[in-house]
Amino acid sequence: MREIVAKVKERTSIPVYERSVGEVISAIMASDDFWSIVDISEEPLPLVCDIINVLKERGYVEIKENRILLTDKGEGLVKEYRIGPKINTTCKCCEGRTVDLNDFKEPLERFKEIVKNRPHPLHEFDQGYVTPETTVSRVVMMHSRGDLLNKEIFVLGDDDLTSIALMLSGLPKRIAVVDIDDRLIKFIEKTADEIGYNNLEILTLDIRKPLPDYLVGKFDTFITDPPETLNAVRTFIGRGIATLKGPRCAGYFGITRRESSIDKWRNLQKILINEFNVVITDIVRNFNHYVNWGYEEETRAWRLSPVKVLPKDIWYRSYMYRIETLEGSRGLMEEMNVGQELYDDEESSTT
Ligand SMILES: NCCCCN(CCCN)CCCN
Repeated sequence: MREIVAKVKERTSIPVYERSVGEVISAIMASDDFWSIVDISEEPLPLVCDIINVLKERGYVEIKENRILLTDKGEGLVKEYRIGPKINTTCKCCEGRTVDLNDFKEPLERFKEIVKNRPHPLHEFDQGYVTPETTVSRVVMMHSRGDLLNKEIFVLGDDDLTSIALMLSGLPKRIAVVDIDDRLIKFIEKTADEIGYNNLEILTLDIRKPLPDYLVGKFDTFITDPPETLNAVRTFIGRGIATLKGPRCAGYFGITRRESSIDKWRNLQKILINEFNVVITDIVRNFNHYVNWGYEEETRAWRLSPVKVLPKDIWYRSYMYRIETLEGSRGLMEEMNVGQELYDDEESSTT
């Protein structure tokens, strides 16, 4: 196992552990599909590719008709290290989100109807929307924490159309939505008119610029789903925190393992705790399920993948983080002079 780790380390700057190799082998024992191996392993996609390639070179894994399989030698390694297949114990009822949609069937059906002709995901903005069940579950989770009823909500980036699910819930006092993509802004505006919702404020602005004063310190709750670089965490989540009124306000955001190692998780958690001085109250594993976005073949993930087959099922998921502000919490107020590095780092692969 040590020589496998050493070989993988030669190929990548992403931290590699014996456990990283073990997780990928466990995933291969649970599925022969590349995308679901990435999903099950919970290691960043580029690292999974390097590990599969080293295992293949050293005869532990083979690829037959685009299926990734252990060889007899691989079976020997598994026996020697007593590695077992990853098991899936996700609750069938809530898909692991811990929220029950039973009382939100009607908004869910209406949401599905409304978003039938939603704008398609754009690669340039790292768009990739979540399933309707995920979007409505976000509303239910926020409501269950007391963060919605009669509250002022700020949605920072909304290709998921969370603002529409919020409107349908009728719970917030008002909703403000910001996005860089005019198609989304127009779609959300049109929908608000159609459903007769008029407590909506819509803004097209680039959040790399400091927020205008009329947004700073004006909201009770924000939600965002940022790209997975530390720049993006600082910018999207930092701006979200800057919109909050003061202590005991809430923020929600998705953070994935598909494009973030747990070393990066530690760095981003340090930003939350040390720079923004907030507290993490919830991390719900694989809460957000992303529909395959259609530009897979343009991405680094496709180039790195050892098999060139499009994903059949959902494989990209992120954890839902909830934070709260306390005395001394602060958001990002200064300009962020970043370009493509807002989206790309050595662990990203779908931007
Ligand atoms: N590039 C395709 C997948 C994008 C996922 N990212 C943006 C999602 C916007 N709804 C980030 C996911 C986790 N932060």
